[in-house]
Amino acid sequence: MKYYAVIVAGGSGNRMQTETPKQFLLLKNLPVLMHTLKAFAQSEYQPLILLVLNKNQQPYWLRLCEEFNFRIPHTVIDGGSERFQSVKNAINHLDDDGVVAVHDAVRPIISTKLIDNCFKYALEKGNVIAAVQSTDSVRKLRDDKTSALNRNEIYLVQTPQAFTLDILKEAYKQDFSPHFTDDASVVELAGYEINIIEGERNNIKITHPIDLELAELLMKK
Ligand SMILES: Nc1ccn([C@@H]2O[C@H](COP(=O)(O)OP(=O)(O)OP(=O)(O)O)[C@@H](O)[C@H]2O)c(=O)n1
Ligand SMILES: C[C@](O)(CO)[C@H](O)COP(=O)(O)O
Repeated sequence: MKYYAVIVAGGSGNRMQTETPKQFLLLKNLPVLMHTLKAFAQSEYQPLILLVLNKNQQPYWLRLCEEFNFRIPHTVIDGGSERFQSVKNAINHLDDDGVVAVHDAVRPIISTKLIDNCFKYALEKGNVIAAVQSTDSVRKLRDDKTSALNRNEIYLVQTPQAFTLDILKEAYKQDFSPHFTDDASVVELAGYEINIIEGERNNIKITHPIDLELAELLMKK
């Protein structure tokens, strides 16, 4: 069986408001993206790594790899205008067989154990995503009115999201919809029920400036 990791780093990080895109910012003296790639390189499934990067950021990434003597093998794929298009560009490079884990580059505190569990379950069940239950109370806003939701029914979705390649490639043949916020939403619309495994509370997505500070605290070394 072939295993792949698609690390999506093709975004521009508008909410982070930094001049340097967030995937390249330093976290414990190493660019965020390098932490993420290191975690996948340590997986017992030894996935081939595809790194999706905006074309105009690729020369900068190459310079960073030299500067940090970063030698983990990976193939760089051009990013798209939406995350959907970035993932699609990557899986277009892959055959129909194998298992692929898609992961946000900006979730660098991912454990190798969670990565391995995602590969294992996706091989067994066809798909799996990491998610954690909400610990806060949850309300929904509609037509200016709020109402409480049952938080035991609410999961906060993370990555990795892993799929057998036949399923993911079939799902990504659909036209883009703004409702596609992750890979699971694409696969679900293609008619598949999505499986969840317990994610990790440390597996935060660096989205706003505070998240980088939190990540510094959460990183063990
Ligand atoms: N066209 C895009 C947009 C996003 N991503 C990636 O998808 C992940 C999650 O996206 P998000 O946190 O929204 O990143 P940005 O789009 O960069 O951030 P923002 O929405 O604040 O601009 C990130 O690793 C990001 O690089 C991508 O590969 N291609
Ligand atoms: C894929 C994701 O990280 C799962 O929580 C999330 O949906 C990405 O959303 P973003 O708006 O692209 O950050």
